Amino acid sequence: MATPRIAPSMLSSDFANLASEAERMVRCGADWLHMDIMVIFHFVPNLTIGAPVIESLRKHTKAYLDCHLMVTNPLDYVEPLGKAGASGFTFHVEVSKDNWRELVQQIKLKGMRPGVSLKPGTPIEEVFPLVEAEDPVQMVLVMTVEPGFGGQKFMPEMMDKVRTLRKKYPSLDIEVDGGLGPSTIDLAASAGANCIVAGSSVFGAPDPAQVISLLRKTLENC
Ligand SMILES: O=C(CO)[C@H](O)[C@H](O)COP(=O)(O)O
Repeated sequence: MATPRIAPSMLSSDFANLASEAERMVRCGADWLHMDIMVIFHFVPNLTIGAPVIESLRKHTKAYLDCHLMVTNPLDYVEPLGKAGASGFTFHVEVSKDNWRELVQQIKLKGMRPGVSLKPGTPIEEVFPLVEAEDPVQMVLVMTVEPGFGGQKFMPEMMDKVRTLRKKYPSLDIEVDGGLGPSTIDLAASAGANCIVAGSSVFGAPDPAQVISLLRKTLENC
């Protein structure tokens, strides 16, 4: 079974206190910190953070920084993010059809773990070649909302993609992102997801540690 991992999405944190928010999440039991890198009008209608913020945060935490690149030119971010101290680098298949082999190679060369993500409208078959390549991605991130904003409604129909992946690749890291929390974790866990990104359900809870623990227990019991 792939290792269960809970990754609070720092998109829902208080950005003015990012270092202490990261520390708080680690104390609450987070395995990874999910960092959403968005460039407005280049893939998503929102703007968040880039390599300078990752570099600053890295000075305050040893946590695994699980970076999700919502940009149209991920290759341009590999070197800066590698230098900044990113741990995982997940790019979108929709913008990497021509250069995913080079991307994976460069990500590894810079000491990061490569992952590929897909939007809700993208067929799951599009990531198969990247998982089956000689130099493969090590995680697939199935978006369960349209990328761009936290606090959206989970799309249960995306669980077919997760089921297909889990059946084909028993030990693959399969991450889900968008609308995950206590009311949707059962669907994700039973479909076979092992990495859970959760933003508003964790940061909006009176006791984030309790939510993280519940999410983890559900994964472990599946
Ligand atoms: O990638 C994202 C949006 O593009 C966020 O990580 C995601 O939506 C998490 O937020 P929430 O758990 O509140 O849905």
